[in-house]
Amino acid sequence: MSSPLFVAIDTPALDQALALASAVTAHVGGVKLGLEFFAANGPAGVARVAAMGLPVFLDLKLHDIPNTVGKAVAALTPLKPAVLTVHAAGGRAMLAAAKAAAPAGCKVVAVTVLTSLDSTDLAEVGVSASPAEQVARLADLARSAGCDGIVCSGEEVAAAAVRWPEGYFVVPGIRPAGSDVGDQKRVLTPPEALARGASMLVVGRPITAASDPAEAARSIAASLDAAPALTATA
Ligand SMILES: O=c1ccn([C@@H]2O[C@H](COP(=O)(O)O)[C@@H](O)[C@H]2O)c(=O)[nH]1
Repeated sequence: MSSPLFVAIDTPALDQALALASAVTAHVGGVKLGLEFFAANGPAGVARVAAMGLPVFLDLKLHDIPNTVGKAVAALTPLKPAVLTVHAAGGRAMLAAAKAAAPAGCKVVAVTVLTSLDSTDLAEVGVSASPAEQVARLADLARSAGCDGIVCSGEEVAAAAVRWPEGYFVVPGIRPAGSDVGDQKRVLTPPEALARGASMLVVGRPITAASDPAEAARSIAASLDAAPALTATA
Protein backbone atom coordinates (compact mmCIF):
# COMPACT_ATOMS: atom_id res chain seq x y z
CA MET A 1 0.00 0.00 0.00
CA SER A 2 1.35 3.44 -0.87
CA SER A 3 2.16 5.85 1.93
CA PRO A 4 -0.58 8.27 3.05
CA LEU A 5 2.10 10.91 3.59
CA PHE A 6 2.09 13.72 1.01
CA VAL A 7 4.63 16.52 1.20
CA ALA A 8 3.31 20.04 0.54
CA ILE A 9 5.88 21.69 -1.69
CA ASP A 10 5.04 25.32 -1.09
CA THR A 11 7.60 27.33 -3.00
CA PRO A 12 7.51 29.45 -6.14
CA ALA A 13 10.98 28.17 -7.13
CA LEU A 14 10.80 25.26 -9.58
CA ASP A 15 14.37 24.11 -8.95
CA GLN A 16 13.78 24.05 -5.21
CA ALA A 17 10.52 22.14 -5.69
CA LEU A 18 12.22 19.53 -7.84
CA ALA A 19 15.07 19.18 -5.34
CA LEU A 20 12.66 18.78 -2.41
CA ALA A 21 10.56 16.20 -4.26
CA SER A 22 13.68 14.28 -5.17
CA ALA A 23 15.00 14.36 -1.59
CA VAL A 24 11.84 12.91 -0.01
CA THR A 25 10.67 10.54 -2.75
CA ALA A 26 11.59 7.39 -0.85
CA HIS A 27 9.54 8.41 2.20
CA VAL A 28 6.28 9.85 0.82
CA GLY A 29 3.29 8.66 -1.17
CA GLY A 30 3.00 11.82 -3.23
CA VAL A 31 3.53 15.55 -3.53
CA LYS A 32 1.09 18.39 -2.99
CA LEU A 33 1.38 21.43 -5.22
CA GLY A 34 -0.67 24.48 -4.33
CA LEU A 35 -1.36 28.06 -5.24
CA GLU A 36 2.13 29.37 -4.51
CA PHE A 37 3.76 26.89 -6.87
CA PHE A 38 1.03 27.05 -9.53
CA ALA A 39 1.01 30.87 -9.64
CA ALA A 40 4.74 30.90 -10.33
CA ASN A 41 5.13 27.88 -12.59
CA GLY A 42 1.74 27.06 -14.08
CA PRO A 43 0.78 23.74 -15.68
CA ALA A 44 4.27 23.33 -17.16
CA GLY A 45 5.77 23.41 -13.69
CA VAL A 46 3.27 20.84 -12.43
CA ALA A 47 4.17 18.61 -15.36
CA ARG A 48 7.87 18.86 -14.45
CA VAL A 49 7.20 17.67 -10.91
CA ALA A 50 4.76 14.99 -12.08
CA ALA A 51 7.44 13.64 -14.42
CA MET A 52 9.40 12.59 -11.34
CA GLY A 53 6.85 9.81 -10.93
CA LEU A 54 5.07 10.56 -7.64
CA PRO A 55 1.28 11.07 -7.58
CA VAL A 56 0.40 14.77 -7.60
CA PHE A 57 -2.23 16.35 -5.37
CA LEU A 58 -3.16 19.63 -7.07
CA ASP A 59 -4.44 21.81 -4.25
CA LEU A 60 -5.84 24.81 -6.12
CA LYS A 61 -8.97 25.10 -3.95
CA LEU A 62 -11.16 26.17 -6.85
CA HIS A 63 -14.13 28.33 -5.85
CA ASP A 64 -16.22 30.09 -8.50
CA ILE A 65 -19.48 29.65 -10.39
CA PRO A 66 -20.16 26.10 -11.64
CA ASN A 67 -19.42 26.87 -15.32
CA THR A 68 -16.05 28.42 -14.51
CA VAL A 69 -14.96 25.69 -12.11
CA GLY A 70 -16.04 22.93 -14.49
CA LYS A 71 -14.02 24.44 -17.31
CA ALA A 72 -11.01 25.03 -15.07
CA VAL A 73 -11.06 21.39 -13.98
CA ALA A 74 -11.34 20.27 -17.61
CA ALA A 75 -8.34 22.46 -18.48
CA LEU A 76 -6.29 20.70 -15.77
CA THR A 77 -7.05 17.24 -17.20
CA PRO A 78 -3.75 16.88 -19.14
CA LEU A 79 -1.89 17.12 -15.83
CA LYS A 80 -3.58 13.91 -14.61
CA PRO A 81 -3.71 14.94 -10.94
CA ALA A 82 -4.40 12.14 -8.48
CA VAL A 83 -6.37 14.51 -6.26
CA LEU A 84 -7.85 17.98 -6.88
CA THR A 85 -9.44 20.41 -4.42
CA VAL A 86 -12.46 22.69 -4.67
CA HIS A 87 -14.10 24.71 -1.89
CA ALA A 88 -17.24 23.07 -0.48
CA ALA A 89 -18.62 26.57 0.14
CA GLY A 90 -18.96 26.92 -3.63
CA GLY A 91 -22.16 24.92 -3.32
CA ARG A 92 -23.73 21.77 -4.68
CA ALA A 93 -23.83 22.73 -8.37
CA MET A 94 -20.19 23.83 -8.36
CA LEU A 95 -19.07 20.64 -6.64
CA ALA A 96 -21.02 18.51 -9.11
CA ALA A 97 -19.57 20.46 -12.05
CA ALA A 98 -16.04 19.87 -10.76
CA LYS A 99 -16.62 16.15 -10.37
CA ALA A 100 -18.25 15.86 -13.80
CA ALA A 101 -15.28 17.56 -15.46
CA ALA A 102 -12.54 15.72 -13.57
CA PRO A 103 -10.46 13.13 -15.41
CA ALA A 104 -11.01 9.46 -14.65
CA GLY A 105 -9.08 8.40 -11.59
CA CYS A 106 -8.80 11.89 -10.15
CA LYS A 107 -10.35 12.30 -6.72
CA VAL A 108 -12.24 15.56 -6.27
CA VAL A 109 -12.13 16.56 -2.61
CA ALA A 110 -13.95 19.49 -1.07
CA VAL A 111 -12.24 21.83 1.39
CA THR A 112 -14.55 22.23 4.39
CA VAL A 113 -13.09 24.49 7.10
CA LEU A 114 -9.48 25.54 6.56
CA THR A 115 -7.18 24.22 9.26
CA SER A 116 -5.98 27.78 9.86
CA LEU A 117 -9.43 28.74 11.20
CA ASP A 118 -11.03 28.30 14.62
CA SER A 119 -14.54 29.06 15.81
CA THR A 120 -13.72 32.76 16.34
CA ASP A 121 -12.59 33.04 12.72
CA LEU A 122 -15.75 31.28 11.54
CA ALA A 123 -17.92 33.70 13.52
CA GLU A 124 -16.15 36.63 11.82
CA VAL A 125 -17.27 35.35 8.42
CA GLY A 126 -20.83 34.80 9.61
CA VAL A 127 -20.65 31.10 10.46
CA SER A 128 -22.02 30.49 13.95
CA ALA A 129 -21.42 26.72 13.80
CA SER A 130 -18.34 25.21 15.39
CA PRO A 131 -15.64 23.86 13.05
CA ALA A 132 -16.88 20.32 13.83
CA GLU A 133 -20.48 21.20 12.96
CA GLN A 134 -19.49 23.06 9.79
CA VAL A 135 -17.22 20.23 8.63
CA ALA A 136 -20.07 17.72 9.13
CA ARG A 137 -22.49 19.92 7.18
CA LEU A 138 -20.09 20.46 4.28
CA ALA A 139 -19.05 16.79 4.24
CA ASP A 140 -22.67 15.79 3.76
CA LEU A 141 -23.00 18.35 0.95
CA ALA A 142 -19.81 17.18 -0.76
CA ARG A 143 -20.88 13.57 -0.54
CA SER A 144 -24.35 14.19 -1.96
CA ALA A 145 -22.86 16.32 -4.76
CA GLY A 146 -20.71 13.39 -5.91
CA CYS A 147 -17.31 14.37 -4.53
CA ASP A 148 -14.85 11.69 -3.45
CA GLY A 149 -14.03 13.18 -0.07
CA ILE A 150 -13.15 16.25 1.93
CA VAL A 151 -10.29 18.22 3.40
CA CYS A 152 -10.66 18.70 7.15
CA SER A 153 -8.45 18.80 10.22
CA GLY A 154 -7.46 15.86 12.37
CA GLU A 155 -9.95 17.08 14.95
CA GLU A 156 -12.90 16.30 12.70
CA VAL A 157 -11.70 13.33 10.67
CA ALA A 158 -12.94 10.56 12.96
CA ALA A 159 -16.49 11.89 12.91
CA ALA A 160 -16.31 12.42 9.15
CA ALA A 161 -15.11 8.85 8.60
CA VAL A 162 -18.06 7.52 10.57
CA ARG A 163 -20.55 9.67 8.58
CA TRP A 164 -18.96 8.77 5.24
CA PRO A 165 -17.35 5.30 5.44
CA GLU A 166 -16.20 5.25 1.80
CA GLY A 167 -15.01 8.88 1.83
CA TYR A 168 -11.45 10.01 1.16
CA PHE A 169 -10.12 12.26 3.90
CA VAL A 170 -7.28 14.69 3.27
CA VAL A 171 -5.87 16.06 6.53
CA PRO A 172 -3.47 19.03 6.64
CA GLY A 173 -2.53 20.84 9.85
CA ILE A 174 -0.25 17.93 10.68
CA ARG A 175 2.46 18.63 13.23
CA PRO A 176 4.89 16.17 14.83
CA ALA A 177 4.85 16.65 18.63
CA GLY A 178 6.70 19.78 19.65
CA SER A 179 6.98 21.33 16.19
CA ASP A 180 5.97 24.90 15.38
CA VAL A 181 2.28 25.18 14.44
CA GLY A 182 2.79 28.42 12.47
CA ASP A 183 -0.53 29.67 11.08
CA GLN A 184 -2.37 26.40 11.68
CA LYS A 185 -5.01 26.38 14.43
CA ARG A 186 -6.47 22.87 14.30
CA VAL A 187 -3.52 20.48 14.39
CA LEU A 188 -2.80 16.85 15.18
CA THR A 189 0.27 14.62 15.13
CA PRO A 190 0.80 12.32 12.12
CA PRO A 191 0.09 8.99 13.90
CA GLU A 192 -2.96 10.39 15.68
CA ALA A 193 -4.47 11.78 12.47
CA LEU A 194 -3.89 8.45 10.72
CA ALA A 195 -5.41 6.52 13.61
CA ARG A 196 -8.49 8.75 13.46
CA GLY A 197 -9.12 7.87 9.82
CA ALA A 198 -7.12 10.22 7.59
CA SER A 199 -6.62 8.86 4.07
CA MET A 200 -3.89 11.38 3.27
CA LEU A 201 -1.67 13.37 5.63
CA VAL A 202 -0.47 16.67 4.15
CA VAL A 203 2.78 17.86 5.69
CA GLY A 204 4.58 20.97 4.52
CA ARG A 205 6.90 23.03 6.70
CA PRO A 206 7.77 20.28 9.21
CA ILE A 207 9.49 18.63 6.24
CA THR A 208 10.35 21.43 3.83
CA ALA A 209 11.70 23.85 6.46
CA ALA A 210 13.70 21.16 8.25
CA SER A 211 17.48 21.30 8.04
CA ASP A 212 17.31 17.79 6.55
CA PRO A 213 13.98 17.36 4.70
CA ALA A 214 14.70 13.74 3.78
CA GLU A 215 15.32 12.82 7.41
CA ALA A 216 12.21 14.74 8.55
CA ALA A 217 10.09 12.86 6.00
CA ARG A 218 11.67 9.53 6.97
CA SER A 219 11.00 10.17 10.64
CA ILE A 220 7.33 11.07 10.06
CA ALA A 221 6.86 8.05 7.81
CA ALA A 222 8.37 5.80 10.48
CA SER A 223 6.02 7.23 13.11
CA LEU A 224 3.08 6.13 10.94
CA ASP A 225 4.18 2.51 10.98
CA ALA A 226 3.39 2.42 14.68
CA ALA A 227 -0.01 4.15 14.33
CA PRO A 228 -2.90 2.09 15.75
CA ALA A 229 -5.93 1.20 13.65
CA LEU A 230 -8.89 3.57 13.33
CA THR A 231 -10.54 4.13 16.70
CA ALA A 232 -13.32 6.45 15.55
CA THR A 233 -16.34 6.59 17.82
CA ALA A 234 -17.77 10.01 16.96
O1 LIG B 1 -7.44 23.43 5.33
C1 LIG B 1 -6.35 23.37 4.73
C2 LIG B 1 -6.25 23.07 3.38
C3 LIG B 1 -5.03 23.01 2.79
N1 LIG B 1 -3.90 23.25 3.49
C4 LIG B 1 -2.60 23.15 2.80
O2 LIG B 1 -1.80 22.15 3.42
C5 LIG B 1 -0.45 22.58 3.51
C6 LIG B 1 -0.04 22.62 4.95
O3 LIG B 1 1.27 23.10 5.06
P1 LIG B 1 2.04 23.16 6.45
O4 LIG B 1 3.33 23.83 6.12
O5 LIG B 1 2.23 21.73 6.91
O6 LIG B 1 1.22 23.96 7.42
C7 LIG B 1 -0.37 23.95 2.83
O7 LIG B 1 0.10 23.74 1.52
C8 LIG B 1 -1.80 24.45 2.80
O8 LIG B 1 -2.09 25.19 1.64
C9 LIG B 1 -3.98 23.55 4.82
O9 LIG B 1 -2.97 23.77 5.51
N2 LIG B 1 -5.21 23.58 5.41
